[in-house]
Amino acid sequence: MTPVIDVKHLTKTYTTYKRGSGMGQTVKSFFHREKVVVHAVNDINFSIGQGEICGILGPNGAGKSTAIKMLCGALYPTSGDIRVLDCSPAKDRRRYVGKIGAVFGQKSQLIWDIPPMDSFHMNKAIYGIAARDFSNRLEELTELLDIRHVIEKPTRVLSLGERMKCEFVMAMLHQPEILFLDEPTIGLDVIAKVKIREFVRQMNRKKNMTCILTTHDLEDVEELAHRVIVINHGEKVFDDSLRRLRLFLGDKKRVSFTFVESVRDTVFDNAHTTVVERLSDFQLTLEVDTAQISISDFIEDISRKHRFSDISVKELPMQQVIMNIYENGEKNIDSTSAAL
Ligand SMILES: Nc1ncnc2c1ncn2[C@@H]1O[C@H](COP(=O)(O)OP(=O)(O)OP(=O)(O)O)[C@@H](O)[C@H]1O
Repeated sequence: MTPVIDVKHLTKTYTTYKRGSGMGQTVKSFFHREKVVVHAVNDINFSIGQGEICGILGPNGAGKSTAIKMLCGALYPTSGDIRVLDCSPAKDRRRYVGKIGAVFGQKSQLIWDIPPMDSFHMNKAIYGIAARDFSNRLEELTELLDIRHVIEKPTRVLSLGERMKCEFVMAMLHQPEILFLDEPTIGLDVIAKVKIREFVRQMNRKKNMTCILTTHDLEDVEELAHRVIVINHGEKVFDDSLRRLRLFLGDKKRVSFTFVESVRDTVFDNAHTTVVERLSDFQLTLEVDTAQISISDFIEDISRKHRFSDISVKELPMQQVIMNIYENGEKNIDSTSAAL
């Protein structure tokens, strides 16, 4: 796959100065200021192919927003090189902005006091979108996101979900080849999240649009991303498929049972099974190491000993996988992902 994004030794260091509080400290800071250096992104390398959806994950302060801002061209790197669609984002801004779209959950591109429709017209003029293309795309996007009825109302009266959907239209009208999403579903209810994820999936499928997504919502990643890059303390600590990210903790599944009789005194823990949750004397969830026992053998074994009325089998929650990665530190992960 030809890379559309190629990042080499990307580094961003912020330098700020400490200022104490109070009059004395303020006056003192005129003469002497203590320098604070933050290595927000530290020597990161990756490339992303056309049509890929890549999730960037990491704990608070890991450097995700800094990385995405550099990829969008909003921030200059301290060192390293970024090539996106044959452009240097920060240097070739004019050429570059027509090729990309961006939705930042915490920052609006819409103008607060006018309806989104007027902001859309503003983008039509900025990007020089032909009238027919504009109306066709607007029709398609508003239909997909189900927001025809809201685009004429002033932005300030829209709900968060409605506004975010309008942000997507704003970012997509000029048909970008790459879409950058920074926390696009933050604060949204489940229905709006589902709609937005479906929209991104469709744009990716229909238009082969590449998408880079930072999020704290692991469901966004599970639902959308083909690939995951995990950043911690500014460094890349994992870069592979979601499946491999799961394998990091071993090939495990969670099986929840509702038993017909009480299993309060039954011991389920053994070499391949651990009890992870007991909701009642009848309901519990077991974690099964499927590298040691197949899921069908496991269920057969349980059903021979206990009668149950309900069962569900799920993948290991992503939250747990990610927490494990953050806690283990980079060296551990590097060796594990190499071994997978
Ligand atoms: N303009 C700035 N000046 C100084 N330090 C900054 C600036 N912007 C970010 N930082 C610092 O850089 C580090 C990385 O911040 P960044 O916002 O990229 O993290 P993040 O992974 O997006 O975090 P979050 O998930 O909390 O949004 C943090 O320690 C942050 O305090």
